[in-house]
Amino acid sequence: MNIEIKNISKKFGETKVVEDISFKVEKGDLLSILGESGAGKTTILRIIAGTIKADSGSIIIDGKDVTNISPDKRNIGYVFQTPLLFPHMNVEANICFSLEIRKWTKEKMKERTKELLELLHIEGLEKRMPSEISGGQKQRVAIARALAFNPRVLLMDEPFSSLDPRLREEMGALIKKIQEKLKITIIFVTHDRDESMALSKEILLISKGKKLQKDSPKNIYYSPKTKEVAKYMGDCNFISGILSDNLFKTEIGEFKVPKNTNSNFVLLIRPHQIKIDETRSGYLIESCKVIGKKALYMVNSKKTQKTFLVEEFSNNILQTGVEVGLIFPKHSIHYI
Ligand SMILES: Nc1ncnc2c1ncn2[C@@H]1O[C@H](COP(=O)(O)OP(=O)(O)OP(=O)(O)O)[C@@H](O)[C@H]1O
Repeated sequence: MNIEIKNISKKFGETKVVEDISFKVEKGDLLSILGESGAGKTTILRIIAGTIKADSGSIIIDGKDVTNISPDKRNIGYVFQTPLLFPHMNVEANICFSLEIRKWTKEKMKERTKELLELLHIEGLEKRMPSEISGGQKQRVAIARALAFNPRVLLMDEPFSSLDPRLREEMGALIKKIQEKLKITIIFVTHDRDESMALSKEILLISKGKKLQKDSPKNIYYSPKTKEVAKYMGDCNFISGILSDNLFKTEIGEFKVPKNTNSNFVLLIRPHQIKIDETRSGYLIESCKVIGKKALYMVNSKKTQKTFLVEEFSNNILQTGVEVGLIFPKHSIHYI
């Protein structure tokens, strides 16, 4: 099912929490809503689920306006940040909770539970109580429970934030597989940009209740529309310059720009796109931070004193004070 969110706004008291947000998710796609803590991500999700009402705007699912339809009639599954399993029910009963309400037969429920346990790779756990399974397994049960009644849309609110990084990656990969298999539309809330880039077809970046950009992970990372988006998505080097006619003159070279370009734009180049050339000169290694196989250098221009952040994968770590050259490949430069 495709989802269309049209101009939704929400205030709590006098505080605007969501401001005129619109976006679309195509059927079977996974969209991440990314933003800092308090940006309004959960509020948007809850408005889509119908558990809170927007002050204005509408929610359209598959062409049908569901804005005033109660949550239980929207056919949407919801996975919370913490699994929230019923502690007095075993795994099977937890998964079947929504099916009991929908009056499924015992046989159908058994069959569905088996299917879901296989899908989530937790076969054999059906008779265990929530207190007898791990945190990762609890979240798998919560996902199985949300998928039990074959919802057309799955909303996930930071579902893996309490898991350790390895398990988190594993769960992310599993969600992608499930999404591809079931062709279900997923909206996934996170404040982890790496997680959003790894999982999503598109990312909706919001800040303070406002939409900043909605784009593919690649575009939002390499071609952000503003400096704010660029910074949110990762480390940046911004290079300013002087615009004269159609030429933008900077310390790393001159670039032809389209006619009538706004004069206060900058160039963006990501740290891993700059190359260090030890056979050249003009720049000094000011510091180096080694993170696993990766080295993050602060490199200073001798001529202008500007510092560049450069990331390299190499076993040969350069020492502070060494003079090098920097190469800025033209195709890696983006204009903001
Ligand atoms: N029921 C409520 N009453 C009053 N304020 C609320 C309510 N729910 C959320 N808020 C406020 O709205 C803002 C957005 O909250 P929301 O939970 O949507 O943010 P979020 O982006 O999901 O944050 P996090 O990543 O920390 O979960 C916050 O400032 C929060 O304190």
